[in-house]
Amino acid sequence: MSAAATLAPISVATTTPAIEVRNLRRTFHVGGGLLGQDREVVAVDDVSFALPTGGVLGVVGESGCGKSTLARVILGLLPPTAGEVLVEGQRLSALDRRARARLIQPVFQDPFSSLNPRRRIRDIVAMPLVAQGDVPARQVRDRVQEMLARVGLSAEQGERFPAQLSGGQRQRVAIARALVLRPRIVICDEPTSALDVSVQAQILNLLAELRRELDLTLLFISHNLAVVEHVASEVAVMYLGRVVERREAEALFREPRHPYTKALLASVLTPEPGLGVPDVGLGDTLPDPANIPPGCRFHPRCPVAEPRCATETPKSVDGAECLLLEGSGRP
Ligand SMILES: Nc1ncnc2c1ncn2[C@@H]1O[C@H](COP(=O)(O)OP(=O)(O)OP(=O)(O)O)[C@@H](O)[C@H]1O
Repeated sequence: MSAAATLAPISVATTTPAIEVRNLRRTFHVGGGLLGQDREVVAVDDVSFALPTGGVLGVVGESGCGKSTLARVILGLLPPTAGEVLVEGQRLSALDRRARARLIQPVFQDPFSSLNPRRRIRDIVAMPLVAQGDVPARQVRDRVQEMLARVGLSAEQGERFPAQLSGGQRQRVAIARALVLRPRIVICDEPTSALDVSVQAQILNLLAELRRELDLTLLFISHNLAVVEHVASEVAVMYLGRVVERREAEALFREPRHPYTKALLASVLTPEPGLGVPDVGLGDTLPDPANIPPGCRFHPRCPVAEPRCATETPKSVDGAECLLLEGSGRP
């Protein structure tokens, strides 16, 4: 991943954050509990942050910690159970679908399943423009050609169908479609995870270039910390629905504060090839999100937990939620 471009944070021209989430919570009701009763899965639990314009927030954590749910709520694809999302200072819930699409767009993991196999590439890229309902056909054609060129695809490739392109080319199509409305914010949910390793760096470089050229703000979800280290200006570490550490990327990777972040970073040093998800070296899998431990939710797996961690709820100290940081400053 060393070939991937670095996204240096750019200066912030405005004080209104590109994305602000306030006390966001999203739960799901699922069956299958003891005696078949309803269980409440807490996927996102009281998450708040503000991402400045031009920033790149990397969101990391084990599978099931709530990354995709957070992305879907910020995109307006799922309503929050509580809390709110502001995009460039406007309440997401007050914007209609077309206005949202002009501000914020997704790039998902698997371009094959997100591209309609029966449509030509140029029509797929045109869709968001056409859905606006008021863009003249000539402008649609020109903008599609411009976007295809910008992501490195030819006009001839625009005439093809998704199955006639490689995985990397399909992800370029997904990026062109996300950018054709010139949104200010792009939410990338594991945008390189379905790609061959050799292609991943090309797509990361492309996203880095486009972010600089178009002054985009990115929320970048990945289980791959090496990817996040290259792209993010800030990192949020999620554990069982909560952001347990959020700090400037360089500082977090150099000196992680939360014991969970330390475990995640240590897992990068002992990768399991082909597994696709980090083994965080904590022995067992993520606890049940329908039965979140009391006190610090990480305490049952924490290598440095003390008895009080089972009962007291940690507050954030310098960007990390750990009771042991509240006293000494070091866990
Ligand atoms: N539609 C749903 N119905 C019920 N539970 C859900 C739903 N979507 C997500 N969940 C649950 O919410 C929790 C968070 O899931 P989410 O997909 O957001 O995590 P994630 O960190 O993105 O995981 P992954 O990296 O595997 O995609 C999980 O326990 C998941 O099973």
